Amino acid sequence: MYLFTAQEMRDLDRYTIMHTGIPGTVLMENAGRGVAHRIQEYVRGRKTAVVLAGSGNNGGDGFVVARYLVNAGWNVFLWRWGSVEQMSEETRTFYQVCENIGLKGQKVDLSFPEELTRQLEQADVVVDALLGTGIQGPLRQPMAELIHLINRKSNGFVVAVDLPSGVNTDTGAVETDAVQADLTVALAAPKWCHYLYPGADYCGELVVEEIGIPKPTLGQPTPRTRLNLPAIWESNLTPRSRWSHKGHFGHLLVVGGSRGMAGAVALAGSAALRAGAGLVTIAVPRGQEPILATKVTEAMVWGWPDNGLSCFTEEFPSDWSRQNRKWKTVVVGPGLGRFQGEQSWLKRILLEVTAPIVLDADALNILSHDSSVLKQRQGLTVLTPHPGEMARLTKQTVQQVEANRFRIAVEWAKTYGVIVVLKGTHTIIAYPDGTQWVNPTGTPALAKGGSGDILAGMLGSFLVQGIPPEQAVPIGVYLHGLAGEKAVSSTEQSVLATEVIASIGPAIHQFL
Ligand SMILES: NC(=O)C1=CN([C@@H]2O[C@H](COP(=O)(O)OP(=O)(O)OC[C@H]3O[C@@H](n4cnc5c(N)ncnc54)[C@H](O)[C@@H]3O)[C@@H](O)[C@H]2O)[C@@H](O)CC1
Ligand SMILES: [K+]
Repeated sequence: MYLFTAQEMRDLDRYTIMHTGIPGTVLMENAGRGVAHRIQEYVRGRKTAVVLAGSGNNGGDGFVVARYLVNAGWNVFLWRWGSVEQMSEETRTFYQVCENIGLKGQKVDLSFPEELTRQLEQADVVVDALLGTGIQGPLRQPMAELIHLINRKSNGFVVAVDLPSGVNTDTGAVETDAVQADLTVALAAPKWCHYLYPGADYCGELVVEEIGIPKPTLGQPTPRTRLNLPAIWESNLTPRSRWSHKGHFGHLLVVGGSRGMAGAVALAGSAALRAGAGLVTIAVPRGQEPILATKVTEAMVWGWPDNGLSCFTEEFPSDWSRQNRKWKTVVVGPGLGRFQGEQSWLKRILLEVTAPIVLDADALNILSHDSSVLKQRQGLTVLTPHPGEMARLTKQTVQQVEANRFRIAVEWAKTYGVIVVLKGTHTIIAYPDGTQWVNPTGTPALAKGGSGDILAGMLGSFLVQGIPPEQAVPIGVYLHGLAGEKAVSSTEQSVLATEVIASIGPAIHQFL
Protein backbone atom coordinates (compact mmCIF):
# COMPACT_ATOMS: atom_id res chain seq x y z
CA MET A 1 0.00 0.00 0.00
CA TYR A 2 1.36 3.38 -1.01
CA LEU A 3 1.39 6.54 1.09
CA PHE A 4 0.58 9.72 -0.83
CA THR A 5 1.59 13.35 -0.61
CA ALA A 6 -1.08 15.95 -1.40
CA GLN A 7 0.42 16.48 -4.87
CA GLU A 8 0.65 12.75 -5.59
CA MET A 9 -3.01 12.39 -4.62
CA ARG A 10 -4.02 15.28 -6.87
CA ASP A 11 -2.04 13.72 -9.71
CA LEU A 12 -3.75 10.38 -9.18
CA ASP A 13 -7.21 11.98 -9.06
CA ARG A 14 -6.48 13.92 -12.24
CA TYR A 15 -5.02 10.85 -13.93
CA THR A 16 -8.08 8.78 -13.04
CA ILE A 17 -10.55 11.39 -14.21
CA MET A 18 -8.70 12.12 -17.47
CA HIS A 19 -7.49 8.68 -18.47
CA THR A 20 -10.28 6.41 -17.28
CA GLY A 21 -13.19 8.75 -17.83
CA ILE A 22 -14.53 8.24 -14.31
CA PRO A 23 -15.96 11.66 -13.42
CA GLY A 24 -14.77 13.42 -10.28
CA THR A 25 -18.35 13.41 -8.96
CA VAL A 26 -18.35 9.60 -9.04
CA LEU A 27 -15.19 9.49 -6.93
CA MET A 28 -16.76 11.98 -4.54
CA GLU A 29 -19.97 9.97 -4.33
CA ASN A 30 -17.96 6.82 -3.59
CA ALA A 31 -15.89 8.67 -1.00
CA GLY A 32 -18.90 10.08 0.84
CA ARG A 33 -20.85 6.83 0.70
CA GLY A 34 -17.80 4.93 1.98
CA VAL A 35 -17.38 7.28 4.91
CA ALA A 36 -21.10 7.07 5.76
CA HIS A 37 -20.89 3.26 5.78
CA ARG A 38 -17.83 3.34 8.02
CA ILE A 39 -19.64 5.64 10.42
CA GLN A 40 -22.54 3.17 10.62
CA GLU A 41 -20.08 0.35 11.24
CA TYR A 42 -18.67 2.17 14.24
CA VAL A 43 -21.86 3.76 15.57
CA ARG A 44 -24.85 1.43 15.38
CA GLY A 45 -28.47 2.46 15.26
CA ARG A 46 -30.17 5.57 13.97
CA LYS A 47 -28.34 8.43 15.55
CA THR A 48 -27.80 12.13 15.36
CA ALA A 49 -24.94 13.63 13.40
CA VAL A 50 -23.52 17.08 12.82
CA VAL A 51 -21.81 17.28 9.43
CA LEU A 52 -19.50 20.23 8.79
CA ALA A 53 -18.66 20.68 5.12
CA GLY A 54 -15.98 23.03 3.75
CA SER A 55 -16.01 24.68 0.33
CA GLY A 56 -13.34 22.47 -1.27
CA ASN A 57 -13.76 18.85 -2.34
CA ASN A 58 -13.40 17.62 1.23
CA GLY A 59 -16.65 19.48 1.87
CA GLY A 60 -18.18 17.78 -1.17
CA ASP A 61 -17.51 14.42 0.47
CA GLY A 62 -19.26 15.79 3.55
CA PHE A 63 -22.45 16.63 1.63
CA VAL A 64 -22.52 13.06 0.31
CA VAL A 65 -21.98 11.65 3.83
CA ALA A 66 -24.90 13.74 5.11
CA ARG A 67 -27.21 12.41 2.39
CA TYR A 68 -26.34 8.76 3.06
CA LEU A 69 -26.81 9.19 6.80
CA VAL A 70 -30.24 10.72 6.19
CA ASN A 71 -31.06 7.77 3.91
CA ALA A 72 -30.12 5.44 6.73
CA GLY A 73 -32.63 7.18 8.99
CA TRP A 74 -30.21 9.42 10.86
CA ASN A 75 -31.07 12.86 12.14
CA VAL A 76 -28.51 15.08 10.40
CA PHE A 77 -27.61 18.72 11.05
CA LEU A 78 -25.69 19.97 8.04
CA TRP A 79 -23.43 23.02 8.18
CA ARG A 80 -21.51 24.56 5.32
CA TRP A 81 -18.46 26.76 5.44
CA GLY A 82 -18.39 29.88 3.25
CA SER A 83 -20.65 30.93 0.42
CA VAL A 84 -22.03 28.68 -2.29
CA GLU A 85 -20.07 30.69 -4.91
CA GLN A 86 -16.80 29.75 -3.18
CA MET A 87 -17.51 26.04 -3.50
CA SER A 88 -15.63 23.89 -5.99
CA GLU A 89 -17.82 22.74 -8.86
CA GLU A 90 -18.23 19.15 -7.66
CA THR A 91 -18.90 20.27 -4.11
CA ARG A 92 -21.59 22.67 -5.32
CA THR A 93 -23.22 19.78 -7.18
CA PHE A 94 -23.59 17.75 -4.01
CA TYR A 95 -24.56 20.77 -1.94
CA GLN A 96 -27.34 21.32 -4.46
CA VAL A 97 -28.41 17.67 -4.24
CA CYS A 98 -28.79 18.10 -0.48
CA GLU A 99 -30.85 21.26 -1.00
CA ASN A 100 -33.00 19.44 -3.57
CA ILE A 101 -33.91 16.72 -1.08
CA GLY A 102 -34.68 19.24 1.64
CA LEU A 103 -31.45 18.77 3.56
CA LYS A 104 -30.54 22.39 4.17
CA GLY A 105 -26.91 23.27 4.74
CA GLN A 106 -26.83 26.18 7.18
CA LYS A 107 -23.93 28.58 6.80
CA VAL A 108 -21.60 28.62 9.81
CA ASP A 109 -21.58 32.04 11.44
CA LEU A 110 -19.38 32.17 14.47
CA SER A 111 -20.91 35.44 15.67
CA PHE A 112 -23.94 33.30 16.54
CA PRO A 113 -22.47 29.99 17.61
CA GLU A 114 -25.22 28.92 20.06
CA GLU A 115 -27.16 26.55 17.82
CA LEU A 116 -24.07 24.84 16.42
CA THR A 117 -22.58 24.58 19.90
CA ARG A 118 -25.72 22.91 21.25
CA GLN A 119 -25.76 20.43 18.37
CA LEU A 120 -22.06 19.61 18.80
CA GLU A 121 -22.70 18.91 22.46
CA GLN A 122 -25.67 16.64 21.77
CA ALA A 123 -24.77 14.81 18.54
CA ASP A 124 -23.68 11.16 18.63
CA VAL A 125 -21.37 11.77 15.69
CA VAL A 126 -19.55 14.85 14.41
CA VAL A 127 -18.27 14.63 10.83
CA ASP A 128 -15.33 16.85 9.96
CA ALA A 129 -15.36 17.49 6.21
CA LEU A 130 -13.91 20.99 6.39
CA LEU A 131 -10.38 20.61 5.02
CA GLY A 132 -8.57 17.72 3.40
CA THR A 133 -5.46 17.51 1.28
CA GLY A 134 -6.04 21.04 -0.03
CA ILE A 135 -5.02 22.82 3.16
CA GLN A 136 -2.39 25.52 2.58
CA GLY A 137 -0.38 27.02 5.43
CA PRO A 138 -1.61 27.77 8.94
CA LEU A 139 -5.36 27.84 9.49
CA ARG A 140 -6.93 31.14 8.56
CA GLN A 141 -9.43 32.72 10.91
CA PRO A 142 -12.26 32.12 11.53
CA MET A 143 -11.66 28.46 10.50
CA ALA A 144 -9.25 28.07 13.42
CA GLU A 145 -11.98 29.28 15.76
CA LEU A 146 -14.45 26.76 14.33
CA ILE A 147 -12.00 23.89 14.80
CA HIS A 148 -11.37 25.02 18.32
CA LEU A 149 -15.14 25.02 18.94
CA ILE A 150 -15.48 21.48 17.52
CA ASN A 151 -12.73 20.22 19.83
CA ARG A 152 -14.12 21.94 22.89
CA LYS A 153 -17.80 21.13 22.44
CA SER A 154 -18.09 17.76 20.69
CA ASN A 155 -19.15 15.03 23.06
CA GLY A 156 -19.82 12.42 20.39
CA PHE A 157 -17.68 10.29 18.10
CA VAL A 158 -15.65 12.56 15.82
CA VAL A 159 -14.98 11.30 12.30
CA ALA A 160 -12.49 13.05 10.02
CA VAL A 161 -13.02 12.74 6.29
CA ASP A 162 -9.64 11.91 4.67
CA LEU A 163 -7.65 13.70 7.39
CA PRO A 164 -8.39 15.82 10.44
CA SER A 165 -8.88 19.43 9.33
CA GLY A 166 -5.85 21.51 10.23
CA VAL A 167 -3.24 18.77 9.73
CA ASN A 168 -0.68 19.39 6.97
CA THR A 169 -0.88 16.46 4.56
CA ASP A 170 2.83 16.27 3.74
CA THR A 171 4.46 17.03 7.08
CA GLY A 172 1.90 16.03 9.70
CA ALA A 173 2.41 19.49 11.20
CA VAL A 174 -0.42 21.15 13.09
CA GLU A 175 0.47 24.80 12.75
CA THR A 176 -2.49 26.27 14.62
CA ASP A 177 -5.02 23.63 15.63
CA ALA A 178 -6.62 20.54 14.16
CA VAL A 179 -9.73 18.47 14.72
CA GLN A 180 -9.09 15.78 17.28
CA ALA A 181 -10.75 12.78 15.64
CA ASP A 182 -11.73 9.36 16.98
CA LEU A 183 -11.76 7.87 13.49
CA THR A 184 -10.14 9.05 10.26
CA VAL A 185 -11.36 7.59 7.00
CA ALA A 186 -8.52 8.04 4.50
CA LEU A 187 -9.83 8.16 0.96
CA ALA A 188 -8.26 5.90 -1.70
CA ALA A 189 -4.97 5.60 0.22
CA PRO A 190 -3.25 6.80 3.38
CA LYS A 191 -1.40 10.11 3.19
CA TRP A 192 1.96 10.99 4.73
CA CYS A 193 0.33 12.83 7.66
CA HIS A 194 -1.35 9.64 8.83
CA TYR A 195 2.09 8.37 9.80
CA LEU A 196 3.78 11.58 10.91
CA TYR A 197 3.73 13.21 14.31
CA PRO A 198 1.84 15.17 15.55
CA GLY A 199 -0.77 14.84 12.76
CA ALA A 200 -1.10 11.08 13.25
CA ASP A 201 -2.01 11.70 16.87
CA TYR A 202 -5.09 13.67 15.76
CA CYS A 203 -6.39 10.85 13.56
CA GLY A 204 -7.65 8.43 16.18
CA GLU A 205 -8.15 5.09 14.47
CA LEU A 206 -7.22 5.08 10.79
CA VAL A 207 -9.14 3.18 8.11
CA VAL A 208 -8.69 3.40 4.36
CA GLU A 209 -11.73 3.56 2.11
CA GLU A 210 -11.69 2.47 -1.50
CA ILE A 211 -13.27 5.10 -3.78
CA GLY A 212 -13.23 3.32 -7.11
CA ILE A 213 -9.89 4.34 -8.60
CA PRO A 214 -9.21 1.38 -10.92
CA LYS A 215 -6.44 -0.89 -9.69
CA PRO A 216 -3.89 -0.47 -12.48
CA THR A 217 -4.19 3.25 -11.96
CA LEU A 218 -3.56 3.09 -8.26
CA GLY A 219 0.09 3.88 -7.93
CA GLN A 220 0.41 5.28 -11.43
CA PRO A 221 2.34 7.55 -11.40
CA THR A 222 3.96 5.57 -8.60
CA PRO A 223 4.39 7.34 -5.29
CA ARG A 224 7.81 6.85 -3.75
CA THR A 225 6.53 5.93 -0.29
CA ARG A 226 4.86 2.72 0.74
CA LEU A 227 3.92 0.87 3.88
CA ASN A 228 6.23 -1.91 4.99
CA LEU A 229 3.71 -4.75 4.83
CA PRO A 230 4.45 -8.50 5.06
CA ALA A 231 2.91 -9.23 1.66
CA ILE A 232 6.03 -7.68 0.11
CA TRP A 233 8.55 -9.95 1.84
CA GLU A 234 6.93 -12.81 3.73
CA SER A 235 7.87 -15.36 1.07
CA ASN A 236 11.45 -14.99 2.34
CA LEU A 237 10.48 -16.45 5.71
CA THR A 238 10.17 -20.20 5.30
CA PRO A 239 10.48 -23.16 7.66
CA ARG A 240 13.98 -24.63 7.70
CA SER A 241 14.71 -27.70 5.68
CA ARG A 242 15.35 -30.87 7.73
CA TRP A 243 18.79 -31.01 6.06
CA SER A 244 19.86 -27.58 7.29
CA HIS A 245 23.16 -26.95 9.04
CA LYS A 246 24.53 -23.83 10.63
CA GLY A 247 26.58 -22.97 7.55
CA HIS A 248 23.37 -22.34 5.63
CA PHE A 249 22.44 -19.42 7.83
CA GLY A 250 25.55 -17.31 7.66
CA HIS A 251 28.27 -16.15 9.99
CA LEU A 252 27.76 -12.67 11.39
CA LEU A 253 30.40 -10.47 12.99
CA VAL A 254 29.24 -7.91 15.54
CA VAL A 255 31.83 -5.31 16.61
CA GLY A 256 31.32 -3.21 19.73
CA GLY A 257 30.97 -3.60 23.49
CA SER A 258 33.59 -1.35 25.07
CA ARG A 259 33.92 -1.03 28.80
CA GLY A 260 30.57 -0.38 30.46
CA MET A 261 28.71 -1.25 27.27
CA ALA A 262 29.05 -5.01 27.04
CA GLY A 263 25.27 -5.28 27.27
CA ALA A 264 24.74 -3.50 23.95
CA VAL A 265 26.83 -5.91 21.92
CA ALA A 266 25.44 -8.86 23.86
CA LEU A 267 21.89 -7.79 22.98
CA ALA A 268 22.82 -7.38 19.31
CA GLY A 269 24.48 -10.80 19.22
CA SER A 270 21.63 -12.57 21.02
CA ALA A 271 19.03 -10.89 18.81
CA ALA A 272 20.97 -12.01 15.72
CA LEU A 273 20.96 -15.59 16.95
CA ARG A 274 17.27 -15.47 17.86
CA ALA A 275 16.52 -14.12 14.38
CA GLY A 276 18.20 -17.16 12.89
CA ALA A 277 21.88 -16.41 12.16
CA GLY A 278 23.85 -19.67 11.94
CA LEU A 279 26.94 -18.33 13.71
CA VAL A 280 27.70 -15.10 15.49
CA THR A 281 31.13 -13.82 16.47
CA ILE A 282 31.25 -10.84 18.80
CA ALA A 283 34.39 -8.70 18.55
CA VAL A 284 35.15 -6.71 21.71
CA PRO A 285 38.23 -5.06 23.22
CA ARG A 286 40.28 -7.89 24.74
CA GLY A 287 39.53 -6.90 28.34
CA GLN A 288 35.83 -7.45 27.69
CA GLU A 289 36.21 -11.02 26.45
CA PRO A 290 35.42 -12.79 29.75
CA ILE A 291 32.27 -10.74 30.31
CA LEU A 292 30.95 -11.43 26.82
CA ALA A 293 31.74 -15.11 27.00
CA THR A 294 29.45 -15.44 30.00
CA LYS A 295 26.78 -13.04 28.74
CA VAL A 296 26.18 -14.73 25.39
CA THR A 297 26.93 -18.42 25.69
CA GLU A 298 25.90 -19.14 22.12
CA ALA A 299 28.26 -16.65 20.42
CA MET A 300 31.99 -16.81 19.77
CA VAL A 301 34.04 -13.98 21.20
CA TRP A 302 37.01 -12.37 19.46
CA GLY A 303 39.28 -10.10 21.50
CA TRP A 304 40.53 -7.01 19.65
CA PRO A 305 43.45 -4.77 20.64
CA ASP A 306 42.59 -2.96 23.82
CA ASN A 307 43.85 0.39 25.12
CA GLY A 308 44.31 -1.12 28.58
CA LEU A 309 40.96 0.22 29.75
CA SER A 310 38.81 -2.27 27.83
CA CYS A 311 38.23 0.14 24.94
CA PHE A 312 39.14 -0.22 21.26
CA THR A 313 42.29 1.31 19.78
CA GLU A 314 43.06 2.10 16.16
CA GLU A 315 44.87 -1.23 15.84
CA PHE A 316 43.36 -4.35 14.37
CA PRO A 317 43.88 -7.94 15.45
CA SER A 318 46.79 -9.60 13.61
CA ASP A 319 44.49 -12.01 11.78
CA TRP A 320 42.05 -9.29 10.66
CA SER A 321 43.22 -9.21 7.04
CA ARG A 322 42.95 -12.98 6.80
CA GLN A 323 39.50 -13.02 8.41
CA ASN A 324 37.79 -9.99 6.95
CA ARG A 325 36.48 -11.73 3.84
CA LYS A 326 34.99 -14.53 5.91
CA TRP A 327 32.04 -12.54 7.28
CA LYS A 328 28.88 -12.54 5.26
CA THR A 329 27.67 -9.46 7.15
CA VAL A 330 29.22 -7.17 9.77
CA VAL A 331 27.43 -5.04 12.37
CA VAL A 332 29.54 -2.22 13.80
CA GLY A 333 28.46 0.04 16.62
CA PRO A 334 26.51 -1.40 19.56
CA GLY A 335 28.42 -0.23 22.64
CA LEU A 336 31.40 0.71 20.47
CA GLY A 337 32.35 3.91 22.31
CA ARG A 338 34.74 6.57 21.03
CA PHE A 339 38.53 6.21 20.90
CA GLN A 340 41.77 7.60 19.47
CA GLY A 341 42.10 6.82 15.78
CA GLU A 342 38.42 5.87 15.46
CA GLN A 343 37.98 7.48 12.05
CA SER A 344 40.74 5.62 10.26
CA TRP A 345 39.69 2.45 12.13
CA LEU A 346 36.12 2.66 10.82
CA LYS A 347 37.29 3.64 7.35
CA ARG A 348 39.47 0.55 7.19
CA ILE A 349 36.54 -1.72 8.07
CA LEU A 350 34.26 -0.02 5.56
CA LEU A 351 36.78 -0.35 2.76
CA GLU A 352 38.20 -3.80 3.50
CA VAL A 353 34.93 -5.61 4.18
CA THR A 354 33.05 -6.16 0.96
CA ALA A 355 30.03 -7.84 2.60
CA PRO A 356 27.02 -5.82 3.81
CA ILE A 357 27.74 -3.68 6.87
CA VAL A 358 25.20 -2.38 9.37
CA LEU A 359 26.35 0.79 11.16
CA ASP A 360 24.72 1.75 14.43
CA ALA A 361 25.25 3.96 17.48
CA ASP A 362 28.81 5.33 17.85
CA ALA A 363 29.78 3.99 14.43
CA LEU A 364 27.33 6.58 13.09
CA ASN A 365 28.77 9.30 15.28
CA ILE A 366 32.27 8.48 14.04
CA LEU A 367 30.99 8.48 10.48
CA SER A 368 29.36 11.89 10.90
CA HIS A 369 32.80 13.57 10.73
CA ASP A 370 33.23 12.44 7.14
CA SER A 371 30.60 10.30 5.45
CA SER A 372 32.23 10.39 2.01
CA VAL A 373 33.88 7.00 2.63
CA LEU A 374 30.44 5.43 2.17
CA LYS A 375 30.62 6.26 -1.53
CA GLN A 376 33.83 4.24 -1.86
CA ARG A 377 32.40 1.04 -0.36
CA GLN A 378 32.05 -2.02 -2.53
CA GLY A 379 29.35 -3.69 -0.44
CA LEU A 380 25.98 -2.51 0.79
CA THR A 381 25.80 -0.26 3.84
CA VAL A 382 22.80 0.01 6.15
CA LEU A 383 22.69 2.92 8.61
CA THR A 384 20.35 2.75 11.59
CA PRO A 385 20.28 6.27 13.08
CA HIS A 386 17.82 7.50 15.66
CA PRO A 387 16.82 11.15 15.05
CA GLY A 388 19.75 12.43 17.15
CA GLU A 389 22.27 10.44 15.12
CA MET A 390 20.55 11.45 11.88
CA ALA A 391 20.85 15.09 13.00
CA ARG A 392 24.60 14.64 13.53
CA LEU A 393 25.02 12.96 10.16
CA THR A 394 23.13 15.69 8.32
CA LYS A 395 24.39 18.60 10.46
CA GLN A 396 20.82 19.59 11.31
CA THR A 397 18.88 19.83 14.52
CA VAL A 398 16.80 16.97 15.86
CA GLN A 399 13.71 19.18 15.38
CA GLN A 400 14.58 19.66 11.71
CA VAL A 401 15.01 15.91 11.30
CA GLU A 402 11.71 15.15 13.02
CA ALA A 403 9.84 17.77 11.00
CA ASN A 404 11.19 16.31 7.73
CA ARG A 405 11.45 12.60 8.50
CA PHE A 406 10.04 11.54 5.14
CA ARG A 407 12.48 13.65 3.15
CA ILE A 408 15.73 13.60 5.07
CA ALA A 409 16.32 9.85 5.23
CA VAL A 410 15.67 9.37 1.55
CA GLU A 411 17.88 12.28 0.52
CA TRP A 412 20.75 10.82 2.53
CA ALA A 413 20.16 7.34 1.12
CA LYS A 414 20.26 8.71 -2.42
CA THR A 415 23.33 10.87 -1.84
CA TYR A 416 25.45 8.15 -0.27
CA GLY A 417 24.04 5.07 -1.98
CA VAL A 418 23.07 3.41 1.32
CA ILE A 419 19.94 2.10 3.04
CA VAL A 420 18.93 4.41 5.87
CA VAL A 421 16.75 3.08 8.67
CA LEU A 422 15.59 6.23 10.46
CA LYS A 423 14.24 4.97 13.77
CA GLY A 424 11.26 6.30 15.69
CA THR A 425 7.51 5.74 15.77
CA HIS A 426 6.97 4.49 12.22
CA THR A 427 10.60 3.80 11.37
CA ILE A 428 11.49 4.72 7.80
CA ILE A 429 13.52 2.52 5.49
CA ALA A 430 14.97 4.70 2.74
CA TYR A 431 16.66 3.25 -0.34
CA PRO A 432 19.28 4.72 -2.67
CA ASP A 433 16.76 4.76 -5.56
CA GLY A 434 14.71 7.39 -3.72
CA THR A 435 11.91 5.09 -2.52
CA GLN A 436 11.04 4.65 1.12
CA TRP A 437 8.99 2.27 3.23
CA VAL A 438 7.22 3.28 6.41
CA ASN A 439 6.98 0.68 9.15
CA PRO A 440 3.62 0.11 10.81
CA THR A 441 4.73 -2.10 13.75
CA GLY A 442 6.17 -0.98 17.07
CA THR A 443 5.22 0.12 20.54
CA PRO A 444 6.30 2.73 23.08
CA ALA A 445 7.72 -0.27 24.98
CA LEU A 446 10.67 -0.06 22.57
CA ALA A 447 11.47 3.47 23.77
CA LYS A 448 14.20 2.14 26.02
CA GLY A 449 17.95 1.51 25.90
CA GLY A 450 18.80 -1.72 24.13
CA SER A 451 16.08 -1.61 21.48
CA GLY A 452 18.45 -0.18 18.87
CA ASP A 453 21.06 -2.86 19.60
CA ILE A 454 18.42 -5.53 19.05
CA LEU A 455 17.40 -3.97 15.74
CA ALA A 456 21.02 -3.82 14.52
CA GLY A 457 21.48 -7.49 15.43
CA MET A 458 18.25 -8.51 13.71
CA LEU A 459 19.14 -6.63 10.52
CA GLY A 460 22.58 -8.24 10.50
CA SER A 461 20.92 -11.60 11.02
CA PHE A 462 18.46 -11.41 8.13
CA LEU A 463 21.20 -10.07 5.85
CA VAL A 464 23.65 -12.81 6.81
CA GLN A 465 21.03 -15.45 6.09
CA GLY A 466 21.15 -14.38 2.46
CA ILE A 467 17.80 -12.63 2.16
CA PRO A 468 18.17 -9.85 -0.46
CA PRO A 469 18.95 -6.60 1.40
CA GLU A 470 15.95 -4.69 0.06
CA GLN A 471 13.79 -7.34 1.78
CA ALA A 472 16.03 -8.28 4.72
CA VAL A 473 16.03 -4.74 6.10
CA PRO A 474 12.23 -4.25 6.10
CA ILE A 475 11.80 -7.77 7.50
CA GLY A 476 14.12 -6.90 10.38
CA VAL A 477 12.42 -3.58 11.04
CA TYR A 478 8.91 -5.06 10.93
CA LEU A 479 9.72 -8.06 13.12
CA HIS A 480 11.61 -5.90 15.61
CA GLY A 481 8.46 -3.78 16.07
CA LEU A 482 6.29 -6.88 16.25
CA ALA A 483 8.57 -8.54 18.81
CA GLY A 484 8.27 -5.36 20.89
CA GLU A 485 4.47 -5.54 20.68
CA LYS A 486 4.49 -9.19 21.68
CA ALA A 487 6.80 -8.51 24.62
CA VAL A 488 4.23 -6.28 26.32
CA SER A 489 2.65 -8.55 28.90
CA SER A 490 1.52 -6.04 31.50
CA THR A 491 2.65 -2.48 30.75
CA GLU A 492 4.71 -0.83 28.02
CA GLN A 493 6.81 0.78 30.76
CA SER A 494 8.12 -2.47 32.15
CA VAL A 495 9.33 -4.35 29.06
CA LEU A 496 13.03 -5.27 29.10
CA ALA A 497 15.22 -5.61 26.02
CA THR A 498 15.82 -9.27 26.83
CA GLU A 499 12.05 -9.82 26.72
CA VAL A 500 11.93 -8.28 23.26
CA ILE A 501 14.63 -10.74 22.19
CA ALA A 502 12.58 -13.59 23.64
CA SER A 503 9.65 -12.44 21.49
CA ILE A 504 11.60 -12.53 18.21
CA GLY A 505 10.72 -16.23 17.89
CA PRO A 506 6.94 -15.70 18.24
CA ALA A 507 7.17 -12.75 15.83
CA ILE A 508 8.88 -14.86 13.14
CA HIS A 509 6.51 -17.74 13.84
CA GLN A 510 3.59 -15.58 12.70
CA PHE A 511 4.96 -15.87 9.14
CA LEU A 512 5.98 -19.52 9.01
N1 LIG B 1 -11.62 14.15 -7.36
C1 LIG B 1 -10.99 14.51 -6.29
O1 LIG B 1 -10.12 15.36 -6.33
C2 LIG B 1 -11.40 13.88 -5.01
C3 LIG B 1 -11.12 14.55 -3.83
N2 LIG B 1 -11.58 14.11 -2.69
C4 LIG B 1 -11.59 14.99 -1.51
O2 LIG B 1 -11.07 16.24 -1.81
C5 LIG B 1 -10.14 16.66 -0.86
C6 LIG B 1 -9.20 17.62 -1.47
O3 LIG B 1 -10.00 18.65 -1.99
P1 LIG B 1 -9.47 20.09 -2.39
O4 LIG B 1 -8.22 19.96 -3.14
O5 LIG B 1 -10.59 20.80 -2.99
O6 LIG B 1 -9.07 20.73 -1.01
P2 LIG B 1 -9.77 20.77 0.42
O7 LIG B 1 -11.22 20.60 0.33
O8 LIG B 1 -9.01 19.89 1.28
O9 LIG B 1 -9.43 22.25 0.87
C7 LIG B 1 -9.66 23.36 0.03
C8 LIG B 1 -10.43 24.40 0.79
O10 LIG B 1 -9.75 24.74 1.98
C9 LIG B 1 -9.56 26.12 2.08
N3 LIG B 1 -8.28 26.31 2.76
C10 LIG B 1 -7.06 25.92 2.33
N4 LIG B 1 -6.12 26.21 3.26
C11 LIG B 1 -6.77 26.81 4.28
C12 LIG B 1 -6.31 27.35 5.51
N5 LIG B 1 -5.03 27.34 5.86
N6 LIG B 1 -7.23 27.88 6.36
C13 LIG B 1 -8.54 27.89 6.03
N7 LIG B 1 -9.02 27.41 4.85
C14 LIG B 1 -8.14 26.87 3.99
C15 LIG B 1 -9.58 26.62 0.66
O11 LIG B 1 -10.00 27.95 0.61
C16 LIG B 1 -10.58 25.67 0.02
O12 LIG B 1 -11.90 26.12 0.24
C17 LIG B 1 -9.54 15.39 -0.34
O13 LIG B 1 -8.99 15.51 0.93
C18 LIG B 1 -10.76 14.48 -0.36
O14 LIG B 1 -11.48 14.63 0.83
C19 LIG B 1 -12.53 13.01 -2.68
O15 LIG B 1 -13.78 13.56 -2.93
C20 LIG B 1 -12.23 12.01 -3.71
C21 LIG B 1 -12.12 12.61 -5.05
K1 LIG C 1 -11.33 16.67 7.11
